[in-house]
Amino acid sequence: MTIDIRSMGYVRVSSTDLEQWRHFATKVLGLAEGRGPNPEHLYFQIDAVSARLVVVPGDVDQLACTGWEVADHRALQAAREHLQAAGVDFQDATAEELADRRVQDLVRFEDPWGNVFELFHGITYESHPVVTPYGAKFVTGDQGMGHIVVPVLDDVEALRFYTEVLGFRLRDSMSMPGEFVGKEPGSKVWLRFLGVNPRHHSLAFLPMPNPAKCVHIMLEVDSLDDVGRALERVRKHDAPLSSTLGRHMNDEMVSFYVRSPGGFDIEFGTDGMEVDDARWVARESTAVSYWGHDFSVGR
Ligand SMILES: Cc1ccc(O)c(O)c1CC[C@@H]1C(=O)CC[C@]2(C)C(=O)CC[C@@H]12
Ligand SMILES: [Fe+2]
Repeated sequence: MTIDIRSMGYVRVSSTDLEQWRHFATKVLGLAEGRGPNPEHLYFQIDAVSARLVVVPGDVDQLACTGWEVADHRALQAAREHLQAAGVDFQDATAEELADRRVQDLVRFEDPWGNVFELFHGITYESHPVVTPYGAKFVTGDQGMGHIVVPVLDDVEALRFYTEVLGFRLRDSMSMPGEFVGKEPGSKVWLRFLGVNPRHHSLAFLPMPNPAKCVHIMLEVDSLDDVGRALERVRKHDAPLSSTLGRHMNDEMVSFYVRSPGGFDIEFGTDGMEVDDARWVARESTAVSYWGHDFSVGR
């Protein structure tokens, strides 16, 4: 028995400059700006869900938390019992917190490295179809909002925590030289890719500290042309490109990476693989990508 997370539902970001985020989210990424209860917050839509990305004013530019969807109130109650049994402290939300996320109920907790997770049910959908600024259609539904890569400090404990406590399933692993994350030369560390639905990975972790509390968030569109158009907007607005276009080996996603005002990257991709848990077996990838993904452009 573990927690039955169905998808990544939302992301909240703390920002010292909301106008910069508004510009980046609408003009570069092409997200639709929506409305919400707090006039000081920015709410962005990529589909009928009322608020997938919420940016809130703060003293720092970093990820605030991610929201993970469970089926209903009974699944959330089961999650509370499971967290308690696993010795993970959690809090319930205030009415104001629920209203800002447009969810019926949630619990909040931290992983062992201070990454903030919220488990929720009952997010609201808008009755009108979303119209994004450049007409891109984002791939969501059963696959959720996209994926996130979070920083951890211990790849062994992270695999245990996310699979045994949170119920993520291992889909792929990739080793990296320890030097890359400041460990002894000759050692290796593991990047793990975990899923909860047909999206190849919804959560991955990199064993390296990160002041933005996030390595990247991936958003997927349904056509390569929309990735190409987004890349042109990155150039037009001089947004910092972190990696060139490429196709990943593990999920076969064609994507590029751009630095967001949050200090972490947004991976903007298309053509990601869907997997079936009944048939999928975890793999080990021997390369980041089949082609492209030159991260040296961002260093
Ligand atoms: C390897 C990989 C497979 C699928 C993905 O969606 C994906 O984002 C990645 C890349 C993960 C990772 C990263 O995000 C930060 C910079 C990293 C550590 C590299 O320099 C190589 C792999 C990269
Ligand atoms: Fe990614």
